[in-house]
Amino acid sequence: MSDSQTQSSDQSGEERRGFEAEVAKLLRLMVDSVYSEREVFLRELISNAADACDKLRYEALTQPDLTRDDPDFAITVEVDKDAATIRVSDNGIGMNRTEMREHLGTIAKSGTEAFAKQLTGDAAKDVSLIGQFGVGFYASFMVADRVRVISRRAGEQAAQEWESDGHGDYAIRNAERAGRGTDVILHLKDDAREFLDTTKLDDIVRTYSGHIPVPVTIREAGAEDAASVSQGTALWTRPKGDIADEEYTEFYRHVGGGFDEPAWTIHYKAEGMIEYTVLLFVPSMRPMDLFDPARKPRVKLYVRRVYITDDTAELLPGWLRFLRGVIDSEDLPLNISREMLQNNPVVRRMRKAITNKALTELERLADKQPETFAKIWEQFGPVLKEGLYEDADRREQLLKLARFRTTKRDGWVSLADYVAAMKDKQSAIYYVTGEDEAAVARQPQLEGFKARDVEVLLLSDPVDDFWLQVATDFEGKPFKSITRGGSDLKDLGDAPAGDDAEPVADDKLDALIARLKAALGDTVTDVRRSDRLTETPACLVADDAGMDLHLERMLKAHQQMAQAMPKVLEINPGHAMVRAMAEAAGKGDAPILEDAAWLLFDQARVLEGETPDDPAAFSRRLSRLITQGLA
Ligand SMILES: Nc1ncnc2c1ncn2[C@@H]1O[C@H](COP(=O)(O)OP(=O)(O)OP(=O)(O)O)[C@@H](O)[C@H]1O
Repeated sequence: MSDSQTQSSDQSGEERRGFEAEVAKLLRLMVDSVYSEREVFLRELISNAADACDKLRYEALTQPDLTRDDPDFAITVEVDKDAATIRVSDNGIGMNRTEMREHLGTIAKSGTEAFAKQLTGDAAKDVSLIGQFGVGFYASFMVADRVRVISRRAGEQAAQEWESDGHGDYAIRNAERAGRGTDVILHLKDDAREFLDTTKLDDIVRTYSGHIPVPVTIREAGAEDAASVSQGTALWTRPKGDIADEEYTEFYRHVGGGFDEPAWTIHYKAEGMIEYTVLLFVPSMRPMDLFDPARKPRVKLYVRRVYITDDTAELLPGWLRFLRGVIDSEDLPLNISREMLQNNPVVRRMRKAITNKALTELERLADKQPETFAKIWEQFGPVLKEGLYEDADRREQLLKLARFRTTKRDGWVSLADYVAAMKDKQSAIYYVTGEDEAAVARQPQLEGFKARDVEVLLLSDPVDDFWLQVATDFEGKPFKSITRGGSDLKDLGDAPAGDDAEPVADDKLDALIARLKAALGDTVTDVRRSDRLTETPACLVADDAGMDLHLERMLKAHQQMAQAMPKVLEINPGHAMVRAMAEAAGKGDAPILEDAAWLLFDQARVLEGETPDDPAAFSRRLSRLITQGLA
């Protein structure tokens, strides 16, 4: 909390507090912004009002007294042209003093926090971020130079008023309110008087908030009649054919907190033993919390139109957590507590059925609209691939859905496509993993595969190393890392030589290998001839039984492994350096050969993105060889 708080002891109970630093930063942007779509302030306020109604509806399930005097939820937007104010009122859960401090002076939601962190201070750039993140309640300050919030928590008698001009601090004082709920009163800036026009407000509400599950009316202060803008019919209860794309988009933004267009919508009603309606969206952009360690799905659970919770880890697996939307059950008891979800057999069956449905819908999409599916895969493939690791029952289905970058084709390639294009004698699905696409594509171990026109999957998501530990094959074709074990490349034909010269003869190569083994000792488990290389003199590979190189690097980086295991050094008999070394080895015990052996090994490490084990020795050897070469 801020240290700028002052508290008065008089009847007003007034306290002043400074905004949290991040909020202050955000507010400066709001106050000065020239954001062209500032009308979104109304969407944010109505969205908050609807959430407040949903929350109270849930609390009233166990405490019916909370809503007995005023059972029908409603949101009203009232315009006062003389005072130049807009008042957004709801009879939802309301806020007490503590909640006001917590929610209206700090940053409540992670998206807004991420937004505040990205602010650069360059107004033009920052303003363009508003649309991407949404800033909730604080959006009010785009159109108002003074904002008041009068609120009374359901079940409590005291009301209080929060007030701020958006500069530095806010005040909270005692107030009166006839019943529970919240009024947000915006004193409009001079340049925002256009929003006093009820027709315009009507338009905005229809565009952005027509399908929240609470009715909204608009009226002028003092006027008798009020225009009802939305009936509060929950969108998901309407037949699919009657819903326009824009309506889905608008609802997605309310329910999912995103500001993009949904990339794909799944809307259906399950009937039979258990009944429920599902309206799920695949976002087109990655939600901010996608890679949070908690990996929580953020779908909203309703029971017969009553909002229950968005803590829905029970309803969807973590690897579908990118989905946003609503699941509305007809069978669950209304008083189901969040804890009870955990062991509920209906919930378990819903989870299974909804997961299956989501997968079959994605399969259908991949088949019928491959481009749309590719965009989804681009964003959420790394999350879906977690399912390959976690969900053995759906592994096969997910493998069919998975798409990969490869050495031979642009765009995304399915395993079925890969297998169809395999070489005659090729028996395995080859892959290589690494930190990022560029690092993967420059692995020297790829050379022999490229030279023989053998396709290799290029994998660069951290999850790849893990699912490959458990997924052994696709349709009987084993997955095989090109940086582990023997390469079997000989079976797939000869590679064109790296240059015109003949490769080193076998006996000479054997002599060199013996020298290298002697020089490198326990640092390597073996030295052998490579089929994998055409341009690089040497590379490292893991033993058949060993851990794949990239996985080992990752585990080491995360302190899961103290020390790297020794590797096999493979050398390229067609490379000039190896030829020269074989010549030197043939001429007897040239001391230079010891230096060259270590440099060959250190080069291979560098190509793996590692540093030489002993940089000082590396530098001495390199200097000696360069000096000799130049002499
Ligand atoms: N009308 C309201 N009634 C009750 N509480 C409210 C109301 N408006 C805002 N709040 C409280 O203030 C908090 C902050 O609101 P804000 O709009 O900044 O973020 P948010 O609503 O949490 O995020 P989002 O807008 O994505 O739902 C809310 O979480 C809620 O607790």
